Amino acid sequence: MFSTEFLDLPPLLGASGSVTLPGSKSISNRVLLLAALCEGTTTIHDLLDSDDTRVMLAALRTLGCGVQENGSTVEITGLGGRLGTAPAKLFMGNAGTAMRPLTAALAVLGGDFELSGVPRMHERPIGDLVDALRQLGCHIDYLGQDGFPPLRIGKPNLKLDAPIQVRGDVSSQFLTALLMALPLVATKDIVIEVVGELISRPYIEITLNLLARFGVQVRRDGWQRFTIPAGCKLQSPKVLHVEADASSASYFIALGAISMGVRGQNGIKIQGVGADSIQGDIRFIDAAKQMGARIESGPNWLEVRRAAWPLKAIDLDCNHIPDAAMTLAVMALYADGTTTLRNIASWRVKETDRIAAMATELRKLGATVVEGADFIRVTPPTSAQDWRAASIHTYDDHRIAMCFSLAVFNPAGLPVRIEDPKCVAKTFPDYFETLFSVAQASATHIPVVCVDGPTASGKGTLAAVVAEKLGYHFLDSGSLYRITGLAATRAGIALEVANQEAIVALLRSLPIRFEGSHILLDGEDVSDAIRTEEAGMNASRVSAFPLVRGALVDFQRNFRQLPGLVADGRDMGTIIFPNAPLKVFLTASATCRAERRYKQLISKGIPAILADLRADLEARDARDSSRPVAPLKPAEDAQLLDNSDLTVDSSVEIVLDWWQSKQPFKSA
Ligand SMILES: O=C(O)C1=C[C@@H](OP(=O)(O)O)[C@@H](O)[C@H](O)C1
Ligand SMILES: C=C(OP(=O)(O)O)C(=O)O
Repeated sequence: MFSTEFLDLPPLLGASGSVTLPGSKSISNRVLLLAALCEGTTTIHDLLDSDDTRVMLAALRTLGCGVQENGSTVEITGLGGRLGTAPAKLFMGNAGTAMRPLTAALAVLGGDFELSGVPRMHERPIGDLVDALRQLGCHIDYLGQDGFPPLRIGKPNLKLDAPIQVRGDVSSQFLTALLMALPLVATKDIVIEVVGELISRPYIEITLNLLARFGVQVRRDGWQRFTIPAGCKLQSPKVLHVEADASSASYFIALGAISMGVRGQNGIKIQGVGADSIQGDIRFIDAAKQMGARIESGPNWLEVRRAAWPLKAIDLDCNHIPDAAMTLAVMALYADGTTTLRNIASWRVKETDRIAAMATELRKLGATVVEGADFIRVTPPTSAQDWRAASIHTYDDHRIAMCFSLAVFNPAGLPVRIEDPKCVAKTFPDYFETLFSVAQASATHIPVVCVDGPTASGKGTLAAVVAEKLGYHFLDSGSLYRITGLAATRAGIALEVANQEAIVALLRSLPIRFEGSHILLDGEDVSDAIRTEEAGMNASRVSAFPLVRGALVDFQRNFRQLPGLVADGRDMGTIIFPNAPLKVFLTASATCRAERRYKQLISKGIPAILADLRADLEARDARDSSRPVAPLKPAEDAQLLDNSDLTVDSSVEIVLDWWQSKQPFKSA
């Protein structure tokens, strides 16, 4: 997951390949709750692991359920419809699928519970559900504003005779919550009547489908009247598989519809969900086809290709696919006219006011957008020149972050900045990694920040922090020379220019892997072994051999991967990435560098003499800057940074400011 302040996505050329998507949020949280409410143990395979399921699991643990996690398989040992007597405070984050159904289940079972969430959850309505539960004799108080969480739940005095009425036009989750909770107390038939037009109906179908898997057959009369049969009982199906999330699939379906194939492959294959999914959001494929995608499907898979281009503008009632429809609004940027998405009033009460948010962000990209109480109308930028590079505000809404990533195919070749990318953790923590696994950009568009400089200038530290802040890959090129020196020495090859061919042959066979800050040589962690003073001197020697440098060029260039790279070394800006958009040449006085090195060694318990260190540094500087091949010198277009009197944080800030000044994003 990218936990950076923002993530800059370079313009993409195309995408192809196969993705396996995480489990459905709607299925995961329903199945978790149903398993928790019934007797016995339920093994759930391919459960979604995200913020929304984590809050549900934490609540179930607090309530006394057995929870055994084993990768994506989770075993729930249910409460058998009985709750402990201890008061409990449950935090539901921003998960509607946890907040609403748990409220209903706890309210009918009774106890002393407080349910709260993030500030936005306290703005998301729950009054219609509370009203329905109060008709049943449940005891629920609002702890903040009437109609909204947080809530306190007490002991009910259940009255099951009269039908209960629930409004269906704000969220279908209220009806879902009642349908899942009422089997716990159905000593007689319980009738639920829906007042007003029921929205998001396919989600009710998921609920009914899963209730049936747990042994409860709800009778229904259209979308108006639902009967929980007397004497029904939730029974564990023992084992369940969660399909991949159809709403998450929408981003990859759109990706297939928008992007050209690359690497001789065509299309995006999506594993884990097929056209026969029980999730209503799978109907997104019909909308995508209408816009021009070619889609094939089989058991648990979809394959999507671009067919019509530009995409075709559509006018669609999206009430049945409220979540996936946001993806259509971004696809509309590539359409041949104006797209209208209707009947989406519920967007206004979700993670954010999604109609307003989509309108604001689409306009930043150059689109013309009209919004109404329950619709959005998107007209794409007229021509490539009308597209704008935008910093997309994401409003802590995972879907805004995910769908706007698709703007990277803009014909103007502009990058897109996604603010607060970690908001995808609500349902798809590895969304961007998954996108990058199938996306391709031209190498020149993948940004590289080069940090070159003499030994002990602090370039490794600076580069690693900058990489972390930008969410970019990190290449410590010096370590490659260190590894080469170490491996050659271990193989008994003297580090002399006459042996450079042997050293290159050895280098080609070296199994080197970077794992975070660890460097593995043939599986052995050599991170410490290559950091000794001796290893540093050996690195300096082999780095002067032209054949060795040549062999390492391609190896280093291959680190230029999406979304970007920060590379530290001595010739990153001059030789390896001459077209890098930002090159920093980092220096510090010899005295200052010798002191830093001295402190470093002493703190590790390694004895050192300051004067000797300084002499070694100066000797190494002289050798590095006078070698005939790739001597150490700033690239012509490098920014010079002397950090003798700067902290690491202030150096990082300076480099990030330089980086920022090169970006085209306008955030307002
Ligand atoms: O029941 C569900 O799993 C959901 C129902 C929908 O909400 P509304 O019924 O509020 O539209 C949907 O937007 C949400 O992401 C999940
Ligand atoms: C509306 C959404 O979430 P929730 O389940 O919290 O309602 C969503 O995932 O788009």
